[in-house]
Amino acid sequence: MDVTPGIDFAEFAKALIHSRQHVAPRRLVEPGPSKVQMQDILSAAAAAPDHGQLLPWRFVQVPVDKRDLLAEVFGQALQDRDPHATPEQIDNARDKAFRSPFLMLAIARLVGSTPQQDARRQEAGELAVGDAERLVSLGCAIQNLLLVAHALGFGSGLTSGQALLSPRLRALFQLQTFEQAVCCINIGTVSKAKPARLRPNVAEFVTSL
Ligand SMILES: Cc1cc2nc3c(=O)[nH]c(=O)nc-3n(C[C@H](O)[C@H](O)[C@H](O)COP(=O)(O)O)c2cc1C
Repeated sequence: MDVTPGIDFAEFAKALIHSRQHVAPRRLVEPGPSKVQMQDILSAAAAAPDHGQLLPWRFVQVPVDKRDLLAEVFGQALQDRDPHATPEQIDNARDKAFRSPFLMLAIARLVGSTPQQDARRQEAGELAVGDAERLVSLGCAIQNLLLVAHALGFGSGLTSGQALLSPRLRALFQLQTFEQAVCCINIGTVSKAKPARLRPNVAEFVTSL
């Protein structure tokens, strides 16, 4: 790694990581990142750990002029799940497609493996990069994006929900059999900041053998 004199990387990294927080998409407003900034943000995903360099994920941007397609899927998916959904609930579901200046879907490219199958393939000498590893790689790619967006002064939020499982959404994004829509990534200018979340203590998630 190049180390630039005069920059304390550890302090910078800690400040960046600990100050990022989820921002609800309704609080993400214009301006969103410029094309150049967006390129910086997206490039960060490529720096994610990727065992075997399989690129087990991809992202599909939903530009503003295509949001109505996503809104239609969100609204229809709700009605599929709940035929009694009220017009207000349907409007609310549709509205989620329009909430942040930049929106894209994160898609994991999985193999449909269980830990047992991964173990068998590893025993057989195959490179077994199972679904757990693939999802970790996607998570790292997403976090990289979020941190660069944050460093550029933007807020971000991840959103999921049952609509991501809908066949309608799968069709819109042309998901292949072993692809899974994991979450939407929303980026924009923060209209209203919120207090920092209490983070867990290290002792809550680290033990020792
Ligand atoms: C895969 C994924 C999906 C998420 N989906 C939602 C969501 O649908 N709605 C929501 O409010 N937050 C969602 N979040 C954001 C979390 O709620 C948020 O990260 C958590 O509250 C911790 O806050 P922080 O990111 O500020 O640390 C999601 C996070 C992840 C990792």
